[in-house]
Amino acid sequence: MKADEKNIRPIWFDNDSETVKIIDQRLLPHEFVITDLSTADDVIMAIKEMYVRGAPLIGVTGAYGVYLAAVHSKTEDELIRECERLKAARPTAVNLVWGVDKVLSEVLKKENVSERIDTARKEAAVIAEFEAENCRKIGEYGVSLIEAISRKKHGKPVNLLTHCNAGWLACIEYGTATAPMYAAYEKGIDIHVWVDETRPLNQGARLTAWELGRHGIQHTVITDNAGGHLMQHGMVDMVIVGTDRTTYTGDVANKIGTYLKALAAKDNNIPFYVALPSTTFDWTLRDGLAEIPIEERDPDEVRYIQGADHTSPLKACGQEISPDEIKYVQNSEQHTIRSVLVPPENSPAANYAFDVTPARLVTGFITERGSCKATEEEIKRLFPD
Ligand SMILES: CSC[C@@H](O)[C@@H](O)C(=O)COP(=O)(O)O
Repeated sequence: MKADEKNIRPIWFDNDSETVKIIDQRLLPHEFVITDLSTADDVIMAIKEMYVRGAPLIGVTGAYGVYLAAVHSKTEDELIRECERLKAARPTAVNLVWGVDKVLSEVLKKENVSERIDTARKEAAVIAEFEAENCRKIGEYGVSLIEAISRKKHGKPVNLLTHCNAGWLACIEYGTATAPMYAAYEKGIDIHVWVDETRPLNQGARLTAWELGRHGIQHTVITDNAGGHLMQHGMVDMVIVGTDRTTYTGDVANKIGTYLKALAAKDNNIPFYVALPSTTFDWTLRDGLAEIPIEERDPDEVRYIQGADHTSPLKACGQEISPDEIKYVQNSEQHTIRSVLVPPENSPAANYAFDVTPARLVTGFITERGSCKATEEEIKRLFPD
């Protein structure tokens, strides 16, 4: 998708340097930095530390991790061990296991090392294209739902609400939850998106707002707790979120706080849709609450909050600034990304990264094969294979 007027993806293979390149999402929207991944360890670190994040992108990054592991492994056993480490980098998004296993199974069909390396690189690229195409189709199917609301509202703006970032940064192109939004925008449908900030790492405020803004889509960042109020006052027409793992019975694990949005949507009769590619279904799990592993991350992500500081260090240290100077500093590109502590120094914090929304709260799924209800029968009707 377009960033800085160029078409760019969150991950790609660079033929000249023979490295995998990624956008470092930890620094967005304030800094746009591209980083190289040269080893499987780099990939594991980038996934754990969330340079890259979002279920489909984690899957593609893991797939490129197999390529890098194939380049550096001396034996087949070592390659398989590296793949196990890749799969364990983050626990909730099922796409990671899917991407790594898919590439590894193709690689192991080849005998010689250079064929294995070639196969791994090509397969990772195939998965990237597959996910991009999945998201394009999700947009095509999802836009009809937005169009129907727009017709009912006689062309008045359709107010959508989304949580976290399920945009192209989390996928390869288009995004999952955002794909119908981009498609609606292309069709000239008047939309406005409420963007949950999504504490603790603010993927909504930092990433979704950046994506939508660059595309020219009207949006407003809101606190995570605002959605219920907006729904009670008729200010939300539809909720669309992504997912990290969905059971074949329709239970959805997504960014922490998604469940509360689904409850509020149910109470206010607002359609709550989950957009996902088939690679995010876990065909082995029946009961999402009991069986989906929920990642617990470093409590410091809750205790500290990160942002751009537009005051120079000297000015931050208490020097007087004239109003003219403040304007100058804020308009300039100069800033420092800082983390600041929010709670008392000694207060413990807990950081559950995902929650499970039971199928009964989900109005429907938007997939690359069309939309369906969140039931086992309907899911299997769309995906008999
Ligand atoms: C299309 S991405 C769907 C999900 O991966 C997304 O909503 C999400 O929860 C991402 O969580 P993150 O912790 O940023 O990886």
